[in-house]
Amino acid sequence: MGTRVAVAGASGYAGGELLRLLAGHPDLEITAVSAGSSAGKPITSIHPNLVGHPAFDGVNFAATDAATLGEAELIFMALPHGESAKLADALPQARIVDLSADFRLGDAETWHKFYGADVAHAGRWAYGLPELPGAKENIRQARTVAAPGCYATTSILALAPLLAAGLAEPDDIVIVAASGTSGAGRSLRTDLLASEVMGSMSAYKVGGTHRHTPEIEQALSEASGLEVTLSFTPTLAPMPRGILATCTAKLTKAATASADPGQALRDALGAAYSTSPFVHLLPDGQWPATAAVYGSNGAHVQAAADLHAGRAVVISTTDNLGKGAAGQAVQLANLMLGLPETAGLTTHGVAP
Ligand SMILES: NC(=O)C1=CN([C@@H]2O[C@H](COP(=O)(O)OP(=O)(O)OC[C@H]3O[C@@H](n4cnc5c(N)ncnc54)[C@H](OP(=O)(O)O)[C@@H]3O)[C@@H](O)[C@H]2O)C=CC1
Ligand SMILES: CC(=O)N[C@@H](CCC(=O)OP(=O)(O)O)C(=O)O
Repeated sequence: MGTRVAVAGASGYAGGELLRLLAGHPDLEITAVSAGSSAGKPITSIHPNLVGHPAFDGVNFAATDAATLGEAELIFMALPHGESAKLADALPQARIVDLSADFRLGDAETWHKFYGADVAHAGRWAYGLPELPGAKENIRQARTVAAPGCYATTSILALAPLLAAGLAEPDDIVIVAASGTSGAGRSLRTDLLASEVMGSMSAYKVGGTHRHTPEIEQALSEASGLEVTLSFTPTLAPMPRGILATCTAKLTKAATASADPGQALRDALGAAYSTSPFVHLLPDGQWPATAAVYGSNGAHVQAAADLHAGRAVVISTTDNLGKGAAGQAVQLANLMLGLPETAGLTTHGVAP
């Protein structure tokens, strides 16, 4: 018998990926699987990839309420923004890993600017990016943890080591990131129809309006002790999964003065992730590609110095449903429960 866990929002993309990972986890036992409008439907009718497991075969999604979920020792919430905060109020004792944005931002004014003036600010939980300095200890001790957004995870992993090492200017950072369509959730939207998305890349939330902008700024500022401001632009790519973030930042004087600025950037990334089981600096000259982390909890990073423009260029990639969502949530649960950090997870993507 493993530790009893529940998944709320299990009929969605992130929740479905959580079920897939939990089905193969050696130390966790799935005891409740809940949905919203899909409650009462067979789990495998929405996730046919999960056929062949006793927790799913012939089992229907339960309704999402505290009574159903409260039996679990740890609850994963893969619910839309706003719904997590409501449910968490009804589960004051439970260990929770929340995949929504409800508990990520500390500043109420910033919250209202990006999530709406009339959307209550629920407050802040431990921020669940274990690779940030000091984060693992906070996560291990926390009852409730907020898993970061997918773009946020991918971008923060690329930039935090450069800022901490004094190689990048904190007020001159530009991020342009492409995401696969599952990042938008399993919703019926006309802009996500196959015929709208296939064969086309498009930008959205342009002009600093995407809600991950303040999340990335908050995490990078706290990790570096500097006041970070940046420009973030998301784009949608015609693929089901994956994020590729292109992050550039003005090189500091210290960086340009070093004998080999490109190597200095690589050294900072290499040192930051030398013991990480999931975040990998690629060999020199090799550049991240979404396919290499597909289906995994891995993140790949690589950097170069563009001395002509005086900028650091860091590329990073994750699977938005892996290290960007469900994989990271399992990694967080492992830490909170005192299990090996890597239990039930792989860093190796499905290829080709
Ligand atoms: N997709 C991604 O790459 C990432 C997602 N996240 C976050 O994870 C969370 C889930 O995202 P995702 O899986 O993409 O979203 P989906 O839209 O695919 O799934 C949402 C889930 O929430 C359920 N749900 C919706 N409304 C309610 C409600 N009122 N009460 C109870 N359950 C409800 C849905 O049930 P039903 O369909 O049965 O109504 C479904 O199970 C979101 O907060 C998202 O921001 C974070 C990182 C990455
Ligand atoms: C492609 C796409 O639409 N992606 C989502 C990001 C999903 C995610 O990680 O973010 P949250 O948990 O903060 O919602 C978006 O841009 O809203």
